[in-house]
Amino acid sequence: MSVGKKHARPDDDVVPEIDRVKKAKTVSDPSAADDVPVKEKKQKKDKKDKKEKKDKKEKKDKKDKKEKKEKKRKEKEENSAEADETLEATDKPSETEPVESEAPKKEKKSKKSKKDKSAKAEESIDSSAAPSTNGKAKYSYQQTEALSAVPEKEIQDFLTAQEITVTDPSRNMTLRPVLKFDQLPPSRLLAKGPFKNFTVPTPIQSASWPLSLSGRDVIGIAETGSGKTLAFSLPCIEALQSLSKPKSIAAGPLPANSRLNKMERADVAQALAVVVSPTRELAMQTHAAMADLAGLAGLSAVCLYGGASKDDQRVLLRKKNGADIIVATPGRLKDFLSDGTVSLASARFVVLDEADRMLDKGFEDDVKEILGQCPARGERQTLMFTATWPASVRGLAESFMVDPVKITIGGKTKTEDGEGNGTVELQANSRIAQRVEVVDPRSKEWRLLQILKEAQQGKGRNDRILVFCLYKKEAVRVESYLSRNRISVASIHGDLKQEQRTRSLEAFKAGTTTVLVATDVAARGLDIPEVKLVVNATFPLTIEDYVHRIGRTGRAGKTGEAITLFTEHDKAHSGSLINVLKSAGQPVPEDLMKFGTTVKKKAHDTYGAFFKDVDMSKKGTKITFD
Ligand SMILES: Nc1ncnc2c1ncn2[C@@H]1O[C@H](COP(=O)(O)OP(=O)(O)OP(=O)(O)O)[C@@H](O)[C@H]1O
Repeated sequence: MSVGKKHARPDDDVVPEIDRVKKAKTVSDPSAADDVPVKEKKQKKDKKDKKEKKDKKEKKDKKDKKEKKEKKRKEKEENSAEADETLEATDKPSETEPVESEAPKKEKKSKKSKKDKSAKAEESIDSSAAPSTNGKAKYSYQQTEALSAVPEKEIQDFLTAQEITVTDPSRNMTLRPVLKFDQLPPSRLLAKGPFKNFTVPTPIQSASWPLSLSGRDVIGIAETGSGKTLAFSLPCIEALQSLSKPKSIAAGPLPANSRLNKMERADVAQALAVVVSPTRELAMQTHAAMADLAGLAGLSAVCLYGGASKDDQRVLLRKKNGADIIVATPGRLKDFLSDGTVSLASARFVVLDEADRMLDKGFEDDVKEILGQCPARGERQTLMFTATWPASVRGLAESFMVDPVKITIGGKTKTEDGEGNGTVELQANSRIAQRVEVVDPRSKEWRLLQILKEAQQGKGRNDRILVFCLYKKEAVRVESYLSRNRISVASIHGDLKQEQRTRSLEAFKAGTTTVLVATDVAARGLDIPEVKLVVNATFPLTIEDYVHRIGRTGRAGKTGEAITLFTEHDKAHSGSLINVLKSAGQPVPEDLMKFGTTVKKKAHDTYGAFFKDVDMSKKGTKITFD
């Protein structure tokens, strides 16, 4: 059939040729009118033909419409992928709409399949001899009816107001953020645990939970003090609940340097999840948070960190209920891996907390080694969370993950990584009032003392203040200077024994010491309630450390204050500091501008150098935190 012919008869291509001839005769041959019965027959036939034609035409129109719609959708998808897929206001409706209409159906389906599943589960209790740890955890995230019922506009307004950007290389853009805890699938963790003390999820929790609970690898970048610990703890424990523990803790071949004998080999601790933290104190804090949650699910968590007895930690690892979750600093974890005390061969859930620090030069090799002992990246779920995400670690991070979804809270995406990719601006918590004082290096300590005395006057006399130094020796000197000047002070740095570090931190938390002098061991992650002021006595080595240091105040929606003593020795950081001040809407002192606005190049051995000029046109943005 020629194309022309096909076009000439769009709606009757299945009508037999003979009927068409007859039909033509009826219309054009009046002599046929006296043949009544034939005429009636013919009329009937014509009517039928007409109806058939009409139906076919309708069918065809419908088909064309559908094809057109599909084509449009595909084009849109391609365009939005090119424009760095985000959940920003511009092209969100079409991305979230399908979920809105499909979710209730899915939920119904899941209710039905739940019935089937529970029957199957009973059957399979015995067959669990082959533990499900052989594969990834089983994920069952289904958008709830409550979340599906939220009007699309409300979702869009939320994403815009909270400045949530989701970049998904696999273009699976259909998961709505959860605006309330009860919009998550029911879980015994949510009913109890820390969640009952909170009104709503924080933005990073809202946006990341649907994805992490679905089993996706996630990179979460959100300001300091914004609830990232629970953002990764909840999906971790939910995932582990879907795994059955390895029955016998059978050891594989022991490493060559293992000091364990055959008897002890049966005691190898097989973790199902591992969280790696850069400092001992942060590991302890994260462990405390996770252990609470894990307990609700009947799971156990053990903390491994240096400076404490290995034997004591071994005892904990070998307790009857084992170590489902290990929260650890890299050094001690490596020790236990190499002597065969711990195995990560069953770890299906891996978290790098303070991920940029973990992938930084100091820890990069340790992390590679640790991840190398976990199942391959396709066989585990990997999450990375941080408040700062320098370009120098991004490539390395993604090499440990599978199509990670990147969720950024605040800080609009910019193109500046040299390859035209949207990258995230470094952003300080916008609720912290930042002040920079340019001072003579010789008068720094005196100025510090003045600041502390002023801050601890009257009503503020019991306010907690954290003072950061760069070097351990400097911290010792500053502590003793402040102590001589009758300031209630303790310190935390690497030259102290672990018990002393713990004692200082506890005293500061309890308020028995109101000033804590610290090196950068306290810069990341520590969640100390009511730190009113952070003072940088000496500028840190990197601008990221600055953001983390000042982030010890202004946590969980509170406000805070940070004062930085800046000297000519720190001038290499002036440009990046000005950037951070500007983007948080903070004042930039003239004295600081004098040191220049150029941002120093940062380089990574493998991924090269990154360079950027100060953007003085930037305005600060505020993120809401309920
Ligand atoms: N949904 C919530 N609502 C209110 N507070 C919350 C919520 N989730 C967590 N928090 C509290 O917020 C505080 C900061 O949380 P967390 O320590 O996890 O912050 P973070 O984002 O990891 O900070 P950092 O970047 O400094 O490591 C904690 O005290 C935590 O209990």
